Amino acid sequence: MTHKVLLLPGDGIGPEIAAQAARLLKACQEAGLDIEVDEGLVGGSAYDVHGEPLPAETLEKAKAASAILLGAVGGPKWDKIEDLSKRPEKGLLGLRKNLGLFGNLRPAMLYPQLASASSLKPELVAGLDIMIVRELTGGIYFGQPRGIEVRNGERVGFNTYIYSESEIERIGRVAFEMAQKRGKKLCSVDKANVLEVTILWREVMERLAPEYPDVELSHMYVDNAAMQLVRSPKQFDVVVTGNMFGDILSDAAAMLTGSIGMLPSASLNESGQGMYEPCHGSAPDIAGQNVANPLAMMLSVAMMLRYSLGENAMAERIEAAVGSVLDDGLRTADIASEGMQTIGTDAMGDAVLAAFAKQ
Ligand SMILES: NC(=O)c1ccc[n+]([C@@H]2O[C@H](COP(=O)([O-])OP(=O)(O)OC[C@H]3O[C@@H](n4cnc5c(N)ncnc54)[C@H](O)[C@@H]3O)[C@@H](O)[C@H]2O)c1
Ligand SMILES: CC(C)[C@H](C(=O)O)[C@@H](O)C(=O)O
Ligand SMILES: [Mg+2]
Repeated sequence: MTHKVLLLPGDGIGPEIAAQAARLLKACQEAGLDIEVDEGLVGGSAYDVHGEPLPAETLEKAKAASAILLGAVGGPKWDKIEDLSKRPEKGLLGLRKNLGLFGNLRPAMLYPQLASASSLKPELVAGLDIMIVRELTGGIYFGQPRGIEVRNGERVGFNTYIYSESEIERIGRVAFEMAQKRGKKLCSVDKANVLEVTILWREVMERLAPEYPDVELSHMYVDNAAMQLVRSPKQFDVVVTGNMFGDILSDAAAMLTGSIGMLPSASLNESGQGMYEPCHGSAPDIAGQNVANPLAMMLSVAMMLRYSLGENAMAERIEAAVGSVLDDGLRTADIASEGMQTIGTDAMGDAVLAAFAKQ
């Protein structure tokens, strides 16, 4: 069966890293992968053309695809758009919500070659392999009511942090199952000392635990989790948390691996359809300079092969190609270190493709 893959480059460095992913997809096709690749507009680049960050045409294509690969959206050019619903980020959020992509997997894995690129001491991060499971279609990102309005003569801004038991249960199951396949430890991160919504979160996680007797469940408050992630990150195996805490903790975890430019992600719905994207954003500060690290994007292709297309062997081939490029001492600026060769986005793409061909 031919799988449909939709590539959405987006904004900023999005098109630069998506170009490397497109070349990698082509190499996969040449190696026998049965896919059809289409492209679409999302984010600010879609707004510029259609006046919408998620045009109907893009959403239709996304619904029909087996998997979506997204670069990144957003940038200062669009930050002044007053109508929040037209901002680039809404394009991304709209895709997640419309496709029901509630299960966000954000692995923070350190390539041993990058131990010295991490801002932590090498011994703290050597062998690091954490999987953050972030709820992606609920919580404070989507809760109603929300808005900015005048109350008692001044403006107030408000959002609603809400989760239903069923939303907590389904992300909990993803996390418990993930822990079963990995180190069998699950840490649920909440703020149950203050917020009712996360008291319920904790209760539901506890209720699920007996169904997964081989998994050791623990709980941690989010402030402590942030501290523990930089104090002793290897204590974690799988971490499950809500939308906003997951957003923040996954950026922190990313840096442990040397650079946010290394971290891929998968966002899955109940039927296994997925969207794959780097955890980082559109990096406007370096856009257009051919210096962005394309590896998170290229590793997102590997995650797509594994989680949506069932092509584990080819996924491993990509990951091994990335490893071999790092072995060769090639680095983009964000992961550069002494004695290594600093190269640009395109050259990193070239190197991964050459290594992929040799695997
Ligand atoms: N998934 C997404 O599309 C996504 C995610 C996060 C932020 N954003 C958007 O991106 C824009 C910029 O946000 P930000 O600056 O807070 O976060 P960012 O992740 O874009 O950038 C943070 C820092 O990391 C660097 N960086 C990010 N990716 C890199 C890469 N591949 N290689 C080298 N360096 C890299 C940037 O240069 C910057 O210094 C905003 O509009 C934001 O809303 C989009
Ligand atoms: C751009 C933004 C909407 C998005 C989020 O907050 O989820 C990003 O930060 C991410 O981590 O994917
Ligand atoms: Mg984020």
